[in-house]
Amino acid sequence: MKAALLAVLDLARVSWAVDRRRLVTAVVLMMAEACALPLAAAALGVLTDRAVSGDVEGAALAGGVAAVAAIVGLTGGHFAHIFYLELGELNLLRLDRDLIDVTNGSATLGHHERPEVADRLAVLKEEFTRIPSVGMSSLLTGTSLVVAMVINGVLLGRVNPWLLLLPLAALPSVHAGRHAESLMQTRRHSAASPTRTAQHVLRLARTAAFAKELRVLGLREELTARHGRHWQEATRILRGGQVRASAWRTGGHLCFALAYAGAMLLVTRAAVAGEQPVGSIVLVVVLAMQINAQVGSAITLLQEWQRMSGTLASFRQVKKLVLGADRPPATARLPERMTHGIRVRLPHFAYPGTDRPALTDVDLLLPAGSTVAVVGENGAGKTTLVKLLCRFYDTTSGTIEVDGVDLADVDPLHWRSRISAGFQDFSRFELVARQTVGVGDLPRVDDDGAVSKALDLARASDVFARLDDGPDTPLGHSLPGGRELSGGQWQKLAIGRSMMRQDPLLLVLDEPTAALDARAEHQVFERYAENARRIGRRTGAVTVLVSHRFSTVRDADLILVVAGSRIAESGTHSELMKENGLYAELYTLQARQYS
Ligand SMILES: Nc1ncnc2c1ncn2[C@@H]1O[C@H](COP(=O)(O)OP(=O)(O)OP(=O)(O)O)[C@@H](O)[C@H]1O
Repeated sequence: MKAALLAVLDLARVSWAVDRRRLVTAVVLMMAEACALPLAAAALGVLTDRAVSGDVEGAALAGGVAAVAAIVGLTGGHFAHIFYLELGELNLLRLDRDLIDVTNGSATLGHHERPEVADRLAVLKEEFTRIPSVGMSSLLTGTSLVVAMVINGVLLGRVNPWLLLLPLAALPSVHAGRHAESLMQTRRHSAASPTRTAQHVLRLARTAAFAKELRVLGLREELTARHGRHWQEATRILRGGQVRASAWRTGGHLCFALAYAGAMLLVTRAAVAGEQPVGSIVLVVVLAMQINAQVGSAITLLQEWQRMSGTLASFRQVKKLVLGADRPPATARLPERMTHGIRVRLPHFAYPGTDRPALTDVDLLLPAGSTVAVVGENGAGKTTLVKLLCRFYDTTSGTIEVDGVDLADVDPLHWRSRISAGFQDFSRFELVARQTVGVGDLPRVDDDGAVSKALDLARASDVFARLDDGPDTPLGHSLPGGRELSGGQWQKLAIGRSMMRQDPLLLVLDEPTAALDARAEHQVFERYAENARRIGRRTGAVTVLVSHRFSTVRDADLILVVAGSRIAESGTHSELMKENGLYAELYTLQARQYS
């Protein structure tokens, strides 16, 4: 609860900084609402007394006051809502930034594959959209509730001090409400896994890129059935929780209803006995109804705070899981120029959450300035080697050293700023064409000269040439007037992007050429290797090319053949051919196919 209170106060602080005029207006309107409703009740009591005593003028005046107070009471909150909703939207931006920081701010990628993190992140994404508006509304509603309850207390206490116990009768209700929310919170977490799966299926069915395959395979009905099954599973879990939560809430409300009936009995008897004016019955009827509504609001408020508190606690846990415990900062610096090379010693590597080794017994030196080709069959471990070189995962045993500097001691951001990479599962950045390539070197994102040079090196200049507005053409569906590209065109831009950086120590091209034919791939690799050699002479960079096509990479300085999670063979093309092992066998096989 403390976390929620702190979060709400933080929202108020940010709102004050962002737009204090809106915040003050919202507070004034909420306070007006808080005072107006009890005032309307008091005015109705006076109206009744004046009417009974035949004072028409007094009754009319009291009626007017009651009417105005009722209007202010019923509309003040509504207008306040408009103001704090806008402030909530501004706060949403900040929470989204926190979420992006957590999902993408970690040094490694392991958390993306851990179900407990993925489930929590799915719930957090939903919950974070509610927090800003709910947080702001609960802050203002909470304050106005306190004010309204104090006024109600004073008015009720004047009629009969026993009536001050009325709000106490709300405590079982409050307790039941909190218990109900805690039940729901547990259920929401249990439902996260089927919900995530159902959303994944829905995404598959809605994504244009998958439409062709889904149609050809006739998967529409299967997907609909699967989506329905997972959704029903999630709904079943949530519905069970809702039934139990409603039972608790109803029990709580019943307690208050009994106390309400008792209070009415008390004032009616006093009025009948002539100890109280008749107007006090009206006053208590209206105030008790308001108290009922206020207790309801207080319960909702507490539930929201509890929910918010749970969300923030979950966020902290995810943050800890993703960003890890505070480690001493990695401060080792990399050389501007590499002279020796990258030494990889990996006795064993398994992906987080699995026992099966993805790489074993790796002991390699990738010499500075060299071009290293990695070949091997599907699932052999080629990409794993590349990912470890990029430090996307912490090595569980062994080390990777750049000129003797252990990468574990280097800030991952520092290392990655010295990497240029194109991956097989590259991103389709839907930006203006120039920037889609330019983000490969952020400081030069809008540098037309640099972008066009990178495209030239990637043999991709033709992509821009075919766009109506050239480099200024927006790409993809998310931008207005965006132009969709073919798979191969997106690929070419991704390769261009990987050629933007000028002084990397590691260049990686991990099969981003799958949509190109063998000849085109060979040409791209040739240009890439040519450029890499130039960079290599300048910075001593190591270039790693991953391919299934042996002929493409035969000119590499070092060829690594990965098989069954091991480096089965290594050497130059002619050395490996002489060895007459796996490489020679596969090379000859492929050469026959392509000849
Ligand atoms: N994120 C992951 N989590 C768990 N296991 C993984 C993960 N990525 C890959 N693997 C496993 O590690 C092994 C090596 O995969 P890797 O992607 O390195 O193969 P590859 O040689 O690059 O294959 P391909 O040529 O098909 O791209 C495979 O058995 C694969 O199932």
